Amino acid sequence: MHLPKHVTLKEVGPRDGLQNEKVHMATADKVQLVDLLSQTGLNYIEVTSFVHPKWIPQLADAVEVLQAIKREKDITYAALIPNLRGLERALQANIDEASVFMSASESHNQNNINKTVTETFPVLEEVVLGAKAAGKRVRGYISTVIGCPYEGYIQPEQVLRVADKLLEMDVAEISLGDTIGVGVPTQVERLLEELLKRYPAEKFAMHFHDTRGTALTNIVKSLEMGITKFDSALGGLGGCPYAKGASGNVATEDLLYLFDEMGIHTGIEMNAVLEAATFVEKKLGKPVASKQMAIVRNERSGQAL
Ligand SMILES: CC(C)(COP(=O)([O-])OP(=O)([O-])OC[C@H]1O[C@@H](n2cnc3c(N)ncnc32)[C@H](O)[C@@H]1OP(=O)([O-])[O-])[C@@H](O)C(=O)NCCC(=O)NCCSC(=O)C[C@@](C)(O)CC(=O)[O-]
Repeated sequence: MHLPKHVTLKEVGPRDGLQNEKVHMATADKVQLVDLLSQTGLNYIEVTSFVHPKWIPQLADAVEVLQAIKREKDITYAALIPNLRGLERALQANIDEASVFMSASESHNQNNINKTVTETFPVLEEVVLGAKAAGKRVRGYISTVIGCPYEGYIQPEQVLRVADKLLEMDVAEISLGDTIGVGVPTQVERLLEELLKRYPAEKFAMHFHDTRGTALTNIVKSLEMGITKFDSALGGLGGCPYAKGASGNVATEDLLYLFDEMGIHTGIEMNAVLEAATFVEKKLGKPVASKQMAIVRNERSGQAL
């Protein structure tokens, strides 16, 4: 198997991880969480989102969080942005990078951002242009790249249609989201074969939810196909409130274990990530889903696995 020497993990826990949490986390705790993550060796943290607070109340304090975190110079602090109103708030909070987002499937797009796929393109284009004019890098997300909670399986051609438009807007990269975690390696292969016919692997990151326990196998398949950027959330937190059945992202610490053991460099310290995940567990008042944290809890309680 040909493997890269180095991969990049993009931490989405403070945004994707928290957006679906019922327990409200205090602003100061969110700030502390991002500060802990800044000490792990990660060089990319998606801190929050500037969507409508009515839709995602947990992240209503986006400006306050971004203004209070201690920024480290080699880390990109990013946020999710749906439209120009969101961009205005994000620029006020001095984000480093703007992430625009939409879905490959009509019904998830409509449920998530209240627009058809076609209506969404000009809205995102305005955000991309505005962010670039302000000197910000822009990332694009495509959700439901393998399955949609409303429409079932999604064909690679539907994803390609959206990827073409986002890349025409000149986003720096696209994160491909298996939003409801239905994908398996053969589907990942079909999707990537289609996209990589037209674009280089550097243009893509993979964003797997682990609903059915297939995220790590999908990541190994993506690695084999030349992808070197992966989104993950500490603790395995996460989910989209507008995608019924979507559970957490692949856990940063589980992914880290995989890469460490495979000898693939990430620059991230396992113990520091576990410290941040322990902090989240305390603040949410419940165990997180990751395998690595289950091991930590067992060790702390003196039980062998
Ligand atoms: C996109 C909208 C805003 C459209 O919502 P809308 O209601 O259609 O917005 P609108 O443009 O019609 O405006 C209505 C009102 O909202 C205000 N407004 C409008 N925009 C904003 C804003 N940004 N911030 C604050 N206020 C805003 C706007 O100013 C106006 O105020 P009024 O004039 O009535 O007083 C809404 O649908 C929304 O916020 N959706 C977000 C849903 C969401 O966050 N979903 C989860 C993230 S996506 C995800 O998790 C998937 C991903 C990325 O992780 C990858 C994967 O796993 O696949």
